[in-house]
Amino acid sequence: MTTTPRRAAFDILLRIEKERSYADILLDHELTHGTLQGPDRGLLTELVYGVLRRQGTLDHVIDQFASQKCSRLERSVHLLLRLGLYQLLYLDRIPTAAAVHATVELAKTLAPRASGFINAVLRQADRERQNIRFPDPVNKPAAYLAAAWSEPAWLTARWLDQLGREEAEALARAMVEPAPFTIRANTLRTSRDELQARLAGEGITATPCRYSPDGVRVDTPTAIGRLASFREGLCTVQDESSQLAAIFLDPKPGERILDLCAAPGGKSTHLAQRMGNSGTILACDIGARKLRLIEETAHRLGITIITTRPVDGTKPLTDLQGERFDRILVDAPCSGLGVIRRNPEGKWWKSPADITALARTQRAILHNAAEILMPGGTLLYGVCSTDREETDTVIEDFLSEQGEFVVEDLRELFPSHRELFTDRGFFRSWPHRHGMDGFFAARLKRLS
Ligand SMILES: C[S@@+](CC[C@H](N)C(=O)[O-])C[C@H]1O[C@@H](n2cnc3c(N)ncnc32)[C@H](O)[C@@H]1O
Repeated sequence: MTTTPRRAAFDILLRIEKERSYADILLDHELTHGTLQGPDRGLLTELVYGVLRRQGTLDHVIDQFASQKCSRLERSVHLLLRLGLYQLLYLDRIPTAAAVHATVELAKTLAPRASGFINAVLRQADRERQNIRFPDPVNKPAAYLAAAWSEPAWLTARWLDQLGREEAEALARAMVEPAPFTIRANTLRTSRDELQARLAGEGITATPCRYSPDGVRVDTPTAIGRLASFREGLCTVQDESSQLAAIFLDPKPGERILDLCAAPGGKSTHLAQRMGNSGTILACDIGARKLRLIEETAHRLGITIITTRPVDGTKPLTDLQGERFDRILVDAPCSGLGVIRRNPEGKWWKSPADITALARTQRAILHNAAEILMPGGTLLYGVCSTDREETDTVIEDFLSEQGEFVVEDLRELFPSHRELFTDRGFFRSWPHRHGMDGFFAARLKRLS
């Protein structure tokens, strides 16, 4: 059946609301199996991600101009208003009249009784766009950031606490922008320079990453899976911050490595690369079905030293007790608050209680991993979150209970990357400071 980009965006946004489905999976399905062609495909992606990113601000504006608050609107009416307003306020290339007309036409099918109301709210928002009011930035900074930069207010309150007013706003601004698209050269098969040249031959402009020696930022929008260089295993997709986990764990050829939360395998395969495909990596994950993804990527990249095993890292690792590891990576399950540019729906689903529950899981996994690390061995704990409760606090609690572990100060080990490290020697990247996803890693050494 044929569709339009706005109708397809509405259907996807509705499923995200109703079923908590992921935007990237739904979009991928629509773009692969649907009928949209040419620029309509780009518009669909823009509408879905744009509305999810700006949802907080859009709702703030709706509350100001509609006779009913968002919380009282029917879901379909609410989504149509978000879609229409997003085009009005953020898509310069769509004329106002077209944005209003297309939304009202869609409403005639999806919410016929409300089409007049939607028309009125959109027209008023357009007339009053210069007069949109926001909470006072000085007296109500968390509410201001939440409304102006579309984040949940509990999250902006945490950012303010951690970063102060000015930086919290810089972070909030960065978090509503699209994330860069970064890939990793498979150094078992090519070098970063050769990969860049190869990409250029495929019409793709790319720039070397600043901090990861294996990273390349792709500047030309592209479906990477269709490129011959990707299919030939010359590269894989991975944000620069994630690439730095393997760099900072720094495994050596011949070593025995455990990656305890490994799926879909971005870091396991990078570790294998850094080891020259020599040694062994045991890649575990609680999601047994996801282990296949690690195996598929390893196969595409020509990696042979990874074996996979389903493991729940929160349970005592009795199966692994006999096997001591030289290095362990704990890339723990987390809130993902560092990657909300990529998965903007996630920020609307999380709560402070979720973070506390995740921190409990993170602690349990870390303690279990510590038991099976060789004396003198190295452990890297990482999360794609910058929130203190999942990062410093987990590590400080761990250190207070595990006397035989010490922090290895990353500032001393990687002085050229100094600006990425905290004054405890941990790695913490920020989108607004470093252009990368928000990520945290602490490197620990077992003394005895
Ligand atoms: C941040 S992701 C790991 C990403 C992976 N390291 C990579 O670079 O591709 C966290 C992983 O932890 C896994 N996980 C969640 N709870 C777990 C548990 N109790 N034990 C082991 N793995 C778990 C999830 O299935 C998820 O794949």
